[in-house]
Amino acid sequence: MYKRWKAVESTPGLRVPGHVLQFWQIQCLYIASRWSSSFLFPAPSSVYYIPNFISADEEQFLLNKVYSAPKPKWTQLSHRKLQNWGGIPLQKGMVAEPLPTWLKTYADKIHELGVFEDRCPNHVLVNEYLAGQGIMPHEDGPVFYPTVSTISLGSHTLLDFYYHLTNTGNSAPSDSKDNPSCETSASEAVSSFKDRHFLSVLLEPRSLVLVCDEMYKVHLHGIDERTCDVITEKVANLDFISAKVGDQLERGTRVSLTIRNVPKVLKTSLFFNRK
Ligand SMILES: O=C(O)CCC(=O)C(=O)O
Ligand SMILES: [Fe+2]
Repeated sequence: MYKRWKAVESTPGLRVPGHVLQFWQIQCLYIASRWSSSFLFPAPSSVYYIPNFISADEEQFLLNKVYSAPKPKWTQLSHRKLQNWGGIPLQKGMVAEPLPTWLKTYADKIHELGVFEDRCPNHVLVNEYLAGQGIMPHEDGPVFYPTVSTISLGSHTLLDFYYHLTNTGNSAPSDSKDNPSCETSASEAVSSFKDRHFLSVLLEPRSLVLVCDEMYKVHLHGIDERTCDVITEKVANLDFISAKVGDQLERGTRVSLTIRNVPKVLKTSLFFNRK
């Protein structure tokens, strides 16, 4: 623990002691009181990782639900496919639809952790990644409340964090308002993401990861298009996973449930049509 603390502490711009401490705290709390109210914790400021947040039976149940959704529910992108539940989040807001019970149950469980404060998660994005697929570095942006919670199903992945071009070193964080589309700009792509990758979190199947506050607002995150992940010292949750530095983990098909809150909820179109 101490060695890793020192190793990551030297990374510029990162409040690492806090991160390591939070990983440690969450693990202790998790073991001590999985679902009791004492599991609530105040204003988190970075990343929390909770292994085995759901059981293997729950994982299979959720996978069955995802794959029994009607075909039109899927949107096929070039490097992954996805389902939107709860509405389509847009810059101007979201016309909210109720979450189905199988997702609402988990949105409520995450809400109980206290990370969304008084808000209820009202949107779930389901992503399916085949081995070798990923999502390029991006920020989720101001459409969402700045906490993202993700349950991983079926396979592990490595979630990678990158500095923006403007906050390599200790400079001020970049402003997501300048980049409302949340896509990385052309100039960012020119600078190697490899150079700006500062941290990864191994997301094991059945785990929950919470990306909060600064880690949400200041940095980019993404999943590399790889079929095999190598565990390195940059993996911040090494102390809480079964893999160790040097291990090579073959990816399988991973389904992620990204559970968020869209603060701006629009009145339904029915309402607008009323004279
Ligand atoms: O699949 C994941 O874990 C990450 C997905 C993600 O970053 C997103 O949909 O914005
Ligand atoms: Fe994202």
